Order: sequence, then C-alpha cells, then structure tokens
Amino acid sequence: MDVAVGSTNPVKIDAVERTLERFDPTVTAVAVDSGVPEQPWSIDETVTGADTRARRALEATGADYGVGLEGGVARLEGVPGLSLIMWAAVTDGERLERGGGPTLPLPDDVATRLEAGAELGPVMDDRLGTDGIAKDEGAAGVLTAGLTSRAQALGEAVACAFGPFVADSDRSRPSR
Ligand SMILES: O=P(O)(O)OP(=O)(O)OP(=O)(O)OC[C@H]1O[C@@H](n2cnc3c(O)ncnc32)[C@H](O)[C@@H]1O
Ligand SMILES: [Mg+2]
Repeated sequence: MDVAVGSTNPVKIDAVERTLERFDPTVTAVAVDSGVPEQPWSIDETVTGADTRARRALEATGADYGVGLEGGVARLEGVPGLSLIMWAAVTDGERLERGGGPTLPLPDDVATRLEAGAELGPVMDDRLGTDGIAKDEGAAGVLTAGLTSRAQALGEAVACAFGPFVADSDRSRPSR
C-alpha cells in the first residue's frame, strides 16, 4: 500500500507510519502548499488545509492514498481560551474522509502571542528554548508532560480519517 503524505514534517510522517503499521505501508513525504495560512485560525481553515494537502499529495504521486494533516488553533464554543486542534484528511482520488485529533487548551500567554500574529511552533520554541519542537514532541507533548506527543495525537486523526476506507472494505467482503 502506497501512501503519500502532504508534508515533509517528520512528525506527520511518523504519525502515518505508526497508525497504519498493520498495512505495512510505503509512506512518501510530498511538499505541498496547504492553501491556507501557515497558522490556521479556525476549524474551517484547518480542515481545508488537511483536505488540500491530501488531494495534492495524491495528485503528485501515484499512491493509493493521499493523507493531509493540518494543525490549527480555534476558539471553541464551550471551551474557555484558545484551543490547539488538528485534522486529518485521506483520499483515494474518489472519496475523501476526515478525522479530528485531540484538542488541547493553550496557555494564556501562548494565546496572547498567537493573537498578535505569531505561529504556534516558533512561540513554543521561544518559550521552551527549543529549536523545532513542532517536528518533535510538539505542543501536545510539552503541555501534557509527555503523556501524549504530536505524532501520537496526529495519529488519532489519521486513524479516524483512514478507518472508514478499511471498515467499508471489510464489510463488503463476503462472509464465510
Ligand atoms: O511542514 P508542515 O506540514 O506545514 O508542518 P507544521 O509543523 O508547520 O504543521 P502545520 O502547518 O499543520 O501547523 C500549523 C502551525 O501550528 C504549529 N503546530 C501545530 N501543532 C503543533 C504542536 O503540537 N506543537 C508545536 N507547534 C504546532 C506548527 O508549527 C505551525 O506553526
Ligand atoms: Mg506548516
């Protein structure tokens, strides 16, 4: 099974490889334009970024599936403050399925800097004195003391978006 991921961020490749391990996939990283701002600011922008990455990754390769992963921030109804969100999209060229990952409330000081126009990755690096935390454990890892990680969190979104393709083919298999 060939899978093209619309990003060269190793954490996103890791998320796909670890989630789809059962299918022993060949995973290719493809640099694509998400078509949305580098820091998406709503569910809508985040989902659109994931969709576009999935479609463009598939178009750029002859893979069986294109996967798009996008991180964003949003003010969610019923949740105080600013939340970190993440969405995945998977397409086989005919259908496209989506799945959301975990949601984390961001600390107020981080939210204030994002509101001033900054991007989450650099803000987290600046706060922690790290370089490239978004390609490593991520805000998801840091803010949970390692109870999860960006790759694991993104992996849940991949599972939710990829699952329907497998579940449907399982159902269409003749029963013995
Ligand atoms: O190369 P790409 O695929 O663009 O990888 P990225 O890390 O920039 O990922 P996104 O564009 O999907 O994320 C949008 C922004 O949110 C940041 N971000 C999202 N999740 C994060 C996390 O867990 N930790 C740190 N930054 C995160 C990210 O660094 C970007 O500034
Ligand atoms: Mg990005």
